[in-house]
Amino acid sequence: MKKELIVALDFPNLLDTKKFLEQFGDEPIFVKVGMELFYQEGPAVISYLKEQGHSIFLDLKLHDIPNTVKSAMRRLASLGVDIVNVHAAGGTKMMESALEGLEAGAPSGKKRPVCIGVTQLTSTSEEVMRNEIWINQSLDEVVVYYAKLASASGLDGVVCSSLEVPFIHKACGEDFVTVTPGIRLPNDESSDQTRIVTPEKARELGSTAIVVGRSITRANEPLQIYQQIKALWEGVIA
Ligand SMILES: O=c1ccn([C@@H]2O[C@H](COP(=O)(O)O)[C@@H](O)[C@H]2O)c(=O)[nH]1
Repeated sequence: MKKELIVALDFPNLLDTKKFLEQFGDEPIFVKVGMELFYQEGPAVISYLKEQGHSIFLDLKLHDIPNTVKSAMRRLASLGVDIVNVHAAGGTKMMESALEGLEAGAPSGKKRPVCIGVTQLTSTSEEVMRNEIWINQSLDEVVVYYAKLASASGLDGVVCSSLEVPFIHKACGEDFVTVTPGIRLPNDESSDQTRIVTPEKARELGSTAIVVGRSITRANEPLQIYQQIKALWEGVIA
């Protein structure tokens, strides 16, 4: 997968999504559709975004028994999205079943979507992971462990923080996809994210793709901030 800047369309409905995208004119950007928008609009929002030429990461983070995940992935693959994901904590059998569903559901003659596993949410701190989720290892160790599990299950990559990317690429190879949310410009609020990184640091650390939501969607001038983040991410400006 090539380097991408993915914009999280965390909007309540299609109307707000359209208003936001209008600012980008004819430029088809790589977008992420999450639970809020998909649960409101369903597959119609995917059809609309595809018609407009956008590449799509459908971020539903599936986590269920293998049979249910396989059937759900079959449906999601038929939508023709580019990336889907599961929680790696669902285990090997669940991740393998996700891939089986994707292979079965991909439109004929088309490649299945890239499938990535969530390691630990970028909102999770080591303290919360140890004390609440009750995993008593370092965050880096846990993230690399889940990345290896995802790789052994045949997944194409993981969702993680850029902070963990060098360890993951060392363990799973440079081509293993690392999609990294938790991106902030220096003066941005971190909000609910705890493992945050600037776009230029994400580039230095080797992320395959960065995911940016509120820094762009809630900016006074979203297009201008998008272009600034893109230039920093691509190393065009320092
Ligand atoms: O570990 C994860 C997995 C997914 N996300 C999603 O990415 C965006 C980030 O939005 P910001 O506004 O830039 O914080 C959002 O849609 C999350 O659901 C994540 O942040 N961390």
